[in-house]
Amino acid sequence: MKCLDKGSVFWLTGLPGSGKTTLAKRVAKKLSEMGYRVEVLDGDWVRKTINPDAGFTKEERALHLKRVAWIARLLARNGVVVFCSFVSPYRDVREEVKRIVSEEVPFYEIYVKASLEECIRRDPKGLYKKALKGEIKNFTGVSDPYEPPESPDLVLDTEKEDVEESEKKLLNFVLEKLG
Ligand SMILES: Nc1ncnc2c1ncn2[C@@H]1O[C@H](COP(=O)(O)OS(=O)(=O)O)[C@@H](OP(=O)(O)O)[C@H]1O
Ligand SMILES: Nc1ncnc2c1ncn2[C@@H]1O[C@H](COP(=O)(O)OP(=O)(O)O)[C@@H](O)[C@H]1O
Repeated sequence: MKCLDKGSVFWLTGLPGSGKTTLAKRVAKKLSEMGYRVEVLDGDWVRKTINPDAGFTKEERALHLKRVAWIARLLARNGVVVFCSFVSPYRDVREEVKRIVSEEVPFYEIYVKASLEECIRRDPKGLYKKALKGEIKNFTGVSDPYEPPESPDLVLDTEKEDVEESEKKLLNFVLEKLG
């Protein structure tokens, strides 16, 4: 087991279906096999467990993500490498999240990039289909905004790269930052 004095927070943002969960989980598994202590905080899981009261208005997303930021900060200050995979569509909310985390531990913003057309084509949970029929309100990309990062620490272009390439890029970035 590699005991880091301090971990870091790797925050993955992108449209639903862009590849956040897939990449966070695959890289977390690799790091765990290498002996690091790792946690993945993922939108679906946090909304089922810690924040079952969270909705999808801007205010509800902001509160949900700020709680996640505090959890990630506490884990990372105890040596855990933390992956946060959340749509996190608003720039100012991501800034707030970064402010909370980076007061104590390193924070990296990772843009998991894929066009809306590609995400609709993938539609891994069938939610775009419902949103396009008007069955889900405030759905990011369809009836709610997504504000892409202006200066992310890393971009993973999952439309151009296959899963293995994006995974390798993310793993290399994380290992470099962990030193
Ligand atoms: N209205 C609406 N908008 C966006 N996403 C929606 C919505 N309703 C349900 N879902 C599903 O919930 C996942 C997003 O949760 P997050 O906690 O990541 O969202 S946020 O960061 O608070 O914006 C997201 O999961 P991912 O596909 O993993 O991104 C969606 O599948
Ligand atoms: N380079 C890539 N990186 C990650 N996922 C990819 C990539 N190319 C295609 N995909 C596919 O896109 C989908 C992404 O789904 P998911 O990880 O649940 O996205 P999100 O968590 O952002 O909603 C998966 O079916 C995955 O196989």
